[in-house]
Amino acid sequence: MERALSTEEIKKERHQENEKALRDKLMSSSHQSSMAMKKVLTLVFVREPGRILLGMKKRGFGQGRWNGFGGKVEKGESITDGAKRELLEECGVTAKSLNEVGLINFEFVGDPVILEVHVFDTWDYMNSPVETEEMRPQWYGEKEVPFGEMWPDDEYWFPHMLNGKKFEAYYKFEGMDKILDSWIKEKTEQTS
Ligand SMILES: Nc1ncnc2c1[nH]c(=O)n2[C@H]1C[C@H](O)[C@@H](COP(=O)(O)OP(=O)(O)OP(=O)(O)O)O1
Repeated sequence: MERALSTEEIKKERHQENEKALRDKLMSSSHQSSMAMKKVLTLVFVREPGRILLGMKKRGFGQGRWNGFGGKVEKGESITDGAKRELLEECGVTAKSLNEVGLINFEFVGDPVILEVHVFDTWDYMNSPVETEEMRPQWYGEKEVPFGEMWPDDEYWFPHMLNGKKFEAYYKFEGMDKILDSWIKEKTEQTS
């Protein structure tokens, strides 16, 4: 008979899955590196007064971490259209409008490709969030954001976003958990 996994074993499995996803990403991005040194991605947060929608990533890059909704921008697609598409695909929500919140560049040791992540929020949306094969959505109070189960950079730039301040930031990672270098600067404009 199969034995239930302990919390430690589940964490270890998730860590191994994440390391594998990173290895796959490094392999595929270095393959493309002669053509493009930047990969453009989106990240969208649905907001309501006092709370924010996060999604538990169920597979692939960032598996086992709470995050916003987003992914790669496709060829011929604008960044905002890509952001709206990923939000709809990953949790069934349609953003009527998006606010630009931040721009983050991520570098990973051993990978020549920089991930350029465009961060948005929306207060103006249709449909209730639903679970999909990629994400399990859940509302969190702005003071209960689970930073211990998120990308380690999030705790540094979330406060800017939650306070309605635009920002630009840079994080250099070794593996999935260690930040070697970083900077963040707030821009003067408000997000909405
Ligand atoms: N460090 C960090 N903090 C916060 N958010 C992120 C990171 N690194 C990241 O990549 N992200 C965000 C940016 C994107 O929203 C996702 C990653 O997108 P990904 O799942 O690789 O893209 P998809 O196009 O959905 O992938 P597939 O569906 O093709 O597997 O995480």
